[in-house]
Amino acid sequence: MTVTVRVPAKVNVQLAVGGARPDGFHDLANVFLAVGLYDEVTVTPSDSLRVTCSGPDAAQVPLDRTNLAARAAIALAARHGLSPDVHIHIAKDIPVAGGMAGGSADGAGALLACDTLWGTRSPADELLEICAGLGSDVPFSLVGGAALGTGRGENLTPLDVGGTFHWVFAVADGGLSTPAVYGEFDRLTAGTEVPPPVASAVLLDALRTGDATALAGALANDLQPAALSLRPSLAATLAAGTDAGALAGLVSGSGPTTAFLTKDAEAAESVAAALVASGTCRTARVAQSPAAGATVTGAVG
Ligand SMILES: C[C@@](CO)(OP(=O)(O)O)[C@H](O)COP(=O)(O)OP(=O)(O)OC[C@H]1O[C@@H](n2ccc(N)nc2=O)[C@H](O)[C@@H]1O
Ligand SMILES: Nc1ncnc2c1ncn2[C@@H]1O[C@H](COP(=O)(O)OP(=O)(O)O)[C@@H](O)[C@H]1O
Repeated sequence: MTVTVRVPAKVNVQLAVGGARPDGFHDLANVFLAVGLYDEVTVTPSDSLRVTCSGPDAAQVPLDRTNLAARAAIALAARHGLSPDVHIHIAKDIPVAGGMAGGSADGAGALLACDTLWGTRSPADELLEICAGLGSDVPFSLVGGAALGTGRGENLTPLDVGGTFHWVFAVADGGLSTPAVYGEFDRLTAGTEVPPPVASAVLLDALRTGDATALAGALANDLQPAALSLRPSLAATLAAGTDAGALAGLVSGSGPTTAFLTKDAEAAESVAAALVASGTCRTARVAQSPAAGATVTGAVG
């Protein structure tokens, strides 16, 4: 049997970051929104655990056991006393190391795909627990939609979204390391009192009512100064997107992808064209939100 799962990317419409915890992580109020850019993870029985990857950024994806998809298969197999021998193929469309949780998507996708392939039928809370062990963003990749992530981002509360939001993602050349961006946040905030992270009521209301203009006014990312400090050229990308008519722009998570909210699909196409023409990004992608979480799209054989 071969099982294919489709998994979305995410944007953080609010990323409130608290001070560093003793374990090195940061407490967050992380408002995740899944967006319609997808990786597809296909699993097939094999005589060993192996990972292959296709797509424009495939060369940047590790194919060894550090790959989050391989780690997901190993974690599920260990819990059920099974062999993790499976061929995992990742058809990668989510920009790599871009702050859009592509690796997390592959981890969640492989977990659901193996659970289906092996007939382990894990309850949702068990899958979420395995996801949290793989990474802070992985539980959200499984559930999709919109959610508030607290703790290090792994404790999820689903959120209502009352409409469709239209985004443009400006993909930068090269990635940014998530630990490096959190480290730069610590450096920039050293000696200051970092307030506890709190979700914005105005932002949650804008999501609930599907009001793009209100959401644009409330977008906030506490990691943005750190990402800009490590990659100053992102300021020009942000300016190009807003000059082109986006309602607002921000760095997506730890970056370096920048996300622009637009009023409708037509505006998204014209902002994307202007961003590419500005020469301030490698490419621009248009996508809508919310998007469904990890979904089995094929099970054959
Ligand atoms: C910043 C965010 C926003 O959603 O994602 P990206 O934009 O990178 O995709 C997340 O917090 C990234 O989550 P994820 O990429 O799963 O991180 P993890 O593997 O759990 O942790 C990687 C490293 O990031 C830092 N980290 C992560 C989460 C957190 N709440 N505090 C942290 O300080 C730690 O240095 C940790 O060692
Ligand atoms: N499926 C994957 N499993 C493990 N690591 C991955 C995977 N895809 C990408 N990576 C690696 O993990 C790092 C973070 O990538 P990614 O998850 O795409 O970005 P981000 O954490 O910024 O959202 C990169 O160094 C990338 O090479």
